[in-house]
Amino acid sequence: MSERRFSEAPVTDLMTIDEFDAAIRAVGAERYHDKHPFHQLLHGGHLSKGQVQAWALNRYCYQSAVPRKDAALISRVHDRELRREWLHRIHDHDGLGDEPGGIERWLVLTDGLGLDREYVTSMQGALPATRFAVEAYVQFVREQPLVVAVASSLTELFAPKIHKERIAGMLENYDFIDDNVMAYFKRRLNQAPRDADFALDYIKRNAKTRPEQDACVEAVRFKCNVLWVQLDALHHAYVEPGNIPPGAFRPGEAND
Ligand SMILES: O=C(O)c1cc(C(=O)O)c2c(n1)C(=O)C(=O)c1cc(C(=O)O)[nH]c1-2
Repeated sequence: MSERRFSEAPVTDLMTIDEFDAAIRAVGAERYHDKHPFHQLLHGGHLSKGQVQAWALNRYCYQSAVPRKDAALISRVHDRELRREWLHRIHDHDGLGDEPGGIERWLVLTDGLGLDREYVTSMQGALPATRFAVEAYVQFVREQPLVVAVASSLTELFAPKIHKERIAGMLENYDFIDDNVMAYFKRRLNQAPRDADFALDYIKRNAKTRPEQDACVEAVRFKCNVLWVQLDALHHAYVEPGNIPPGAFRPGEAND
């Protein structure tokens, strides 16, 4: 009789809540974008102002896609309580009443870096890979089962650590960065944990089969890839080998 190996265990075995939690966190430990060399350069003060500008204007594409993906998610939800809970994510980014919101705070950051707002919001100078990556995230949330779509936001579990590193590192290392331009990240320090805790609790309650649990873990991997590939593209264009695609932002030149 052949011995059965662990890898052949039936995939229908449900993970315990603790195992499921650990599997999600293991993805971050392995591949969250805090490990990307571009972030180490950014936070360590090793980039020129032009390279930081390139990062900020590309990252604007992500900022502007996030409320669209949250709206896509809400459009699929039949549960009123979940819609109510998810809605504040859109307000966090787009603002509500007197609260200007995260996208406005991002534009304060790009203003502080000396970038023209119209140029930033036009996204014309963004790298093609950035545009493809952020749209892949919106599409993923539109198409995947709801619990898997919720799981894809869970990279936010790992975000406060990188935000703290970024605030401290950029304030210390760049004379063109001050508290005012870092306001976006300071605000996220409270917002991200609340959102991530809610989403984690939701998937624990709603991923009821092993394939659903596995798909949730895979969604966090997918999302790490969405984040990672944006930094790969920045590194390739603006650090090494410095291959800036046609039409993309060129530091130091008039870019409109
Ligand atoms: O600076 C970062 O490293 C970082 C990462 C992430 C993330 O992990 O997706 C988000 C943010 N920031 C962020 O500011 C943000 O608003 C946000 C929303 C989401 C999401 O998936 O809904 N991720 C992130």
